[in-house]
Amino acid sequence: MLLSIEHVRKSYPGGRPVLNDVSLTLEQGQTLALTGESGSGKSTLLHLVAALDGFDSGEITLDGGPMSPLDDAARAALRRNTLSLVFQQFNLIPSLTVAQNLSIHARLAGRDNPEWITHLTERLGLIDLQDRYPENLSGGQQQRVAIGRAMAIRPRLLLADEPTGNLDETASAVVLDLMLSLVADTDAALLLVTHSTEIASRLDRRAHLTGGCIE
Ligand SMILES: Nc1ncnc2c1ncn2[C@@H]1O[C@H](COP(=O)(O)OP(=O)(O)OP(=O)(O)O)[C@@H](O)[C@H]1O
Repeated sequence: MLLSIEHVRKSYPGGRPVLNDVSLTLEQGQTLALTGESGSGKSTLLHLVAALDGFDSGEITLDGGPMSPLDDAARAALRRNTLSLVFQQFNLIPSLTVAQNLSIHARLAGRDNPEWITHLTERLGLIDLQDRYPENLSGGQQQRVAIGRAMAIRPRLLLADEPTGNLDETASAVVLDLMLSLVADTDAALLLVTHSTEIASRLDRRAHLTGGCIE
């Protein structure tokens, strides 16, 4: 089991719990779509799995290790080595070229692998765009760079929060196809937040968040 979420409860200061009692598991190589109404806590859950925020009770176990005892340094190490994130906003660094954006996280993590980066650049159709800056790319092209940056460390788990939310139908289809094929090729697991039942139907499994629990 790659990821195990057990009875997790999460509230923000001064508020009622957003997540009441969430349990979910994900195997290596599996893809899972997380759906739910706006405000149901999908992004919150993704942030917890990414070790970007703490939870009130329960446990999240990633790659055999429970998260709750981890300090900030150990959480940062998880994000460098084990998991990657793709967001609706592409979050590229404007002052870096496509090639530099693609390799920056892997380089900072000491996991730079030039052959793999070259392969990703080809697979994502970015060869002719390598020297461009993000402002000169379409949304779909920017998201392809963001996927490359996320996959550059060869994560065991890819977390994606509405990755096609800012794209038109054609660009969405390209981005989803690329993400699914790269995840399959590397035997990574994918946890993807989406409002789209069509996108959700393309993944191995679906989980629906409602009332702070998985239905
Ligand atoms: N940092 C925060 N502090 C306080 N409340 C927050 C914070 N982040 C989210 N919330 C609240 O938690 C609830 C769940 O938010 P979350 O963003 O996880 O939902 P979501 O299902 O991803 O929504 P959407 O589909 O609209 O993106 C909302 O009521 C939101 O206002």
